[in-house]
Amino acid sequence: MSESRHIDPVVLAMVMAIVTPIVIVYMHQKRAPSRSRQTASTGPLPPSQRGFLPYVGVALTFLKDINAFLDKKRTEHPNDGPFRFLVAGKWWSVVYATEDIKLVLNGKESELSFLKGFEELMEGLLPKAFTFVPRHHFFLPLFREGNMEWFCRLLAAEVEIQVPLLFRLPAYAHDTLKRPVQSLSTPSMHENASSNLIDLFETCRHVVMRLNLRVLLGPRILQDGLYGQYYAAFDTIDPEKGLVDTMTSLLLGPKKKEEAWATLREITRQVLEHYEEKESDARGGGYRNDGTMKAQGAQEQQEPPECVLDLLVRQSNVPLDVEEVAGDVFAFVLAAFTNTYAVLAWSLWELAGNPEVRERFLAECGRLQQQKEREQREHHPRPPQSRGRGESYPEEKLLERNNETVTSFLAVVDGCKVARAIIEEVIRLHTPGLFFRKVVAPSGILLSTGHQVPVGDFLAFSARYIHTSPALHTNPDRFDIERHLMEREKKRADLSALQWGGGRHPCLGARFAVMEMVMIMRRIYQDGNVSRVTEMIETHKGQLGTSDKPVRPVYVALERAV
Ligand code: HEM
Repeated sequence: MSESRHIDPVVLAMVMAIVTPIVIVYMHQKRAPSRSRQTASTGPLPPSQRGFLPYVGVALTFLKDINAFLDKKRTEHPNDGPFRFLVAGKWWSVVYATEDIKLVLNGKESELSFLKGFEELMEGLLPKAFTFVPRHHFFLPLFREGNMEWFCRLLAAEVEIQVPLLFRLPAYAHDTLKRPVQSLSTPSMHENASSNLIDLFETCRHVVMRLNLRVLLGPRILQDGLYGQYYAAFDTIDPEKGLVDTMTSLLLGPKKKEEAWATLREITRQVLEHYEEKESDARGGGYRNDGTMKAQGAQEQQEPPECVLDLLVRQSNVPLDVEEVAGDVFAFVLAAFTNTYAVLAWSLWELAGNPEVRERFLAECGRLQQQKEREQREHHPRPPQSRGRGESYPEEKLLERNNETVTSFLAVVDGCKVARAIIEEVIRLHTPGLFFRKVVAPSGILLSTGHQVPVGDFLAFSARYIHTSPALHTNPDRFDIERHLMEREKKRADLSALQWGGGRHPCLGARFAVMEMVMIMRRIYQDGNVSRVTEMIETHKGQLGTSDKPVRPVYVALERAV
């Protein structure tokens, strides 16, 4: 009897060891500000869920599949009312009413650029996950109107080199794409073969990465093996692998992450030094003792800048900080790459499966090509140089030739209405999941439902819900480019088109992204055709800010025109 009442001290210690930290964490977990700390206008909080685990809250189900979590929760609240939940010490409020979504997008009460968002998210779960601060204050201002034609020419020249290579690569050989461009110029495929099998998404991933790095850091990045190193390092810390994966790998391998950052920094340093030396020579002297550059020398700068970094160095009067530039490059690649390659791949997939859409796209390409040639003939009576298939196009020569013409490359790309509609429809169907901001107004935000979201909460809405809502789109599951060609439908559904975000933080690279994708699509169809080999795609839905990706490789055949 007495033995049964005895509590084993080891068991007691174990129980205490488990329970004590839980109680401590629970007592210290962040709570919503008390009513007394809110202003007079406060309404009730949205219905809240703290989850079973203190501090962790509902993190496990939320991060596992954000879309499934939202779908389930939405149905639990009447009339699509707002709800609130705890994820790793941070409170999130999700809204569905149109007025409230507009408040998130336009209102000054909530704020957050998406890069800062990553830092904030990680801070809750893994402090200092980004030891290397992503920024976007250097490069993105360069994306203003005056530079777009130049961007367009840079891209056009590189697309001329990259895309024809796709038709000559051996099947499945993605490692090949990591090689320097010179070695790729030698066809590795049998000349008589008429089609090349590729893993669509993986190939688009490489092509877009190559193009973006070329535009940012110049041709050297592709020529001396730096590309392979950059790509591998970026891959190690790419958050698009999914938040859970990223956090696990960061937790398990902080050393790996440090090494990856060091590689990115070192590559950026090499390229930056190259352009600083070039600029210093052009100005006839380099920096003064106070660090500022000497005035421009006798040697005038004739050549257009080779890349964004070159342009940046030319415009800067002080030496640039490697750490900051490397962070900016990372931020740019992250923003410019993860969605663009998926949207490009989905667009090619849709073109391959929709003959009617493909016909309209090809007709548009033909029309614009004729228009361009007509303008060229009028302004340059001599015949355009021949472009034999299989000929390799040295980039500099192409840029030279492009500069001769008066036709605006940008005007041609902007004229691609069908191609743009394909892209916008693809983004609608495979949209980035959740948009979020952080409430900064001290009094919080009063929602249309009368609920009050307190300062410090993440305020979010589901772009997927809007893009697939039957109230806003006729047959929302159907791929139909018509809805983007008809102004009427857009006007009817004021909030239906969030492909590029909206309000105070729209996508800054939308025009660049469209330009890049349209050029690649047109160039592929200039040399041949794409046909589906994989029949159906099993999709992994995009989570925070990323588009849908396939679960398994998706194969298509690139058929060369005969
Ligand atoms: C198909 C490709 C792309 C898609 C679908 C896309 C989509 C978006 C969306 C929806 C937002 C708003 C997110 C929000 O409100 O929370 C956004 C923001 C942003 N995008 Fe894109 N984007 C793409 C390509 C690019 C490219 C190529 C660049 C850079 C050249 C870029 C740079 C940015 C930046 C810097 C922001 C944040 C703006 C801010 O914080 O104020 N994006 N993008």
